[in-house]
Amino acid sequence: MPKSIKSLIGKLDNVKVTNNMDVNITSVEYDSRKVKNGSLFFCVKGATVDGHDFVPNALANGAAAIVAERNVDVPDNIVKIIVDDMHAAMEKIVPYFYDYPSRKMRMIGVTGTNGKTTITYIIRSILRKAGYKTGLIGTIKIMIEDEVLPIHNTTPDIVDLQQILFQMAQAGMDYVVMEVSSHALALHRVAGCEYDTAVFTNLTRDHLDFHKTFENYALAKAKLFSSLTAPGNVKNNKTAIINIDDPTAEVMQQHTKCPVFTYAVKKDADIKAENIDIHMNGASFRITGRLCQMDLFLNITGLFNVYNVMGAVGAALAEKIKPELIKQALAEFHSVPGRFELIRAGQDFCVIVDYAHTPDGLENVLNTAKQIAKRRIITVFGCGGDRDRTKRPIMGRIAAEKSDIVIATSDNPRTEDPEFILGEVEQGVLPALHGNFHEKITDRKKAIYRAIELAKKDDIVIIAGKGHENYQILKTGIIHFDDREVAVSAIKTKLAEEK
Ligand SMILES: CC(=O)N[C@H]1[C@@H](OP(=O)(O)OP(=O)(O)OC[C@H]2O[C@@H](n3ccc(=O)[nH]c3=O)[C@H](O)[C@@H]2O)O[C@H](CO)[C@@H](O)[C@@H]1O[C@H](C)C(=O)N[C@@H](C)C(=O)N[C@H](CCC(=O)O)C(=O)O
Ligand SMILES: Nc1ncnc2c1ncn2[C@@H]1O[C@H](COP(=O)(O)OP(=O)(O)OP(=O)(O)O)[C@@H](O)[C@H]1O
Ligand SMILES: N[C@H](CCC[C@H](N)C(=O)O)C(=O)O
Ligand SMILES: [Mg+2]
Repeated sequence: MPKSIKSLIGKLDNVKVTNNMDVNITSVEYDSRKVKNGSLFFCVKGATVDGHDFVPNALANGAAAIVAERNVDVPDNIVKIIVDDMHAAMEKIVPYFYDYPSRKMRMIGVTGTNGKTTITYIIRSILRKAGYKTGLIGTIKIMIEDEVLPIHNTTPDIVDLQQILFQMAQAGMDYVVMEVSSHALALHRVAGCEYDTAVFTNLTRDHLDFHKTFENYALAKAKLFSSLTAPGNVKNNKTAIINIDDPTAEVMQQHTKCPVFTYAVKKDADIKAENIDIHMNGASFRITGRLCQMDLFLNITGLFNVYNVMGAVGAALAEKIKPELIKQALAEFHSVPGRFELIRAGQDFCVIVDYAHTPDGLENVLNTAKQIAKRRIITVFGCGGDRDRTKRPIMGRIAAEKSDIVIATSDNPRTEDPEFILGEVEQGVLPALHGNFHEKITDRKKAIYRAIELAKKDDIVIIAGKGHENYQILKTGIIHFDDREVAVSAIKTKLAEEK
């Protein structure tokens, strides 16, 4: 994979090169801390700092070439490339440096506010059932078949992404299934990544701190669909899988120039769910429509998971997987960590840890709880700091309207004051309580203990917001925190006290 600097420069238009000599580039980096001898360093202007300020660090670490948008000081033995647009330059250089790995594997991208992680896990299990070697990239982790690698963002930055795709191609993956976040689409992280099949789940309120308007948020998501047929693509037979029950589906369809498989519950669609039965331990439904007819039995529950399964079935059918295999894989699929995960520690009430961190996610999970509840619903939840503030009172209202007992607590406060976040959450909770019981407990561990203490036989305790996360991000640093562990110890404490 090492490349001559001349070949990399050859990919760029309108560049000014200083110290134009022949050097071999052994890695491309956007973070000066990762630069090694022979690296090319891209100076990226970030939201917090400006990469141009880290040129001395990059040089000290052995950078052989610097790509910058403005003049920076470098010694005579270092190649300096000045470009107009850093993102455009990275888009040209990085995939080329890694030999365009996305062209060597079938690529499935999943986007939307909620359901991405779940759908990617389901698609992975179907592809593996069909005998394909599969890589996965998303919120929880990266997997190369069964090998697990850590992940920092849901969708990695362009350099990290191309590097991991290269690794996956080297390891002989037939498929990569990955979550494509709106941040990634807006920040050009998936540039140079050619998808074969793209799935749209839904679009609801989130990330308005970053995108500012819902329209911008939708247009960021739509980039995945326009990218399917973008100039310069080399693959054929693209398919878009679109949930047309979602009001923003139209925007995705307008940006799609390849064949579309639609899915829906409320409308006629290419994949339509009928006879839906939701119960505590799973769900069943019938798929009808022009693509296939089949009865499905799932070990995951909730109407939202019926949608997720349809999205995954759509992708699998686009990839020509036989319906019989899809059905078998779904019957064997059990759960995604931290997504409606049942916590069992010998108690006679139900405890569910779920990653609902958006109004729509919380509403869906609480609606599902309502459908399966025998008695009361006790909800523990909070909202993250340094993230979209507009969702806080809305989630508060939803929790209050759909629960018998609400305990508002902290999620990941990050740099914000937890009391301030809770104040914004409570603006939604208080007017919607209608006499229901409510407490505000800032310490998440105490809040979970309190919910478990209050639970009686056949109640459902929903602990929402952090799902699989095993940390809590506080102003003072990151601490180990796992809702599932805390729930188990709270249940054990309660059972011991009752003896
Ligand atoms: C808003 C956002 O996405 N920010 C991302 C962005 O950070 P930034 O703009 O603040 O970068 P910065 O710290 O200013 O640094 C600018 C440049 O200087 C470089 N630098 C910095 C320090 C140094 O010593 N040397 C150096 O070279 C950095 O590597 C970078 O290239 O670039 C960083 C490097 O790629 C990302 O890690 C960071 O993600 C942060 C951590 C983040 O929290 N992002 C979230 C909002 C996010 O992306 N979420 C989405 C989706 C979630 C969802 O779907 O719900 C995701 O895909 O995860
Ligand atoms: N199709 C769906 N529609 C609405 N809510 C959903 C759907 N699927 C899952 N959820 C809810 O959203 C939560 C997150 O699900 P999942 O992790 O699959 O979504 P995601 O899109 O990957 O989220 P993130 O943006 O954090 O990566 C779940 O725990 C559940 O509460
Ligand atoms: N991908 C989401 C995760 C939110 C998880 C929640 N626990 C929080 O910290 O807000 C985000 O970055 O907004
Ligand atoms: Mg995810």
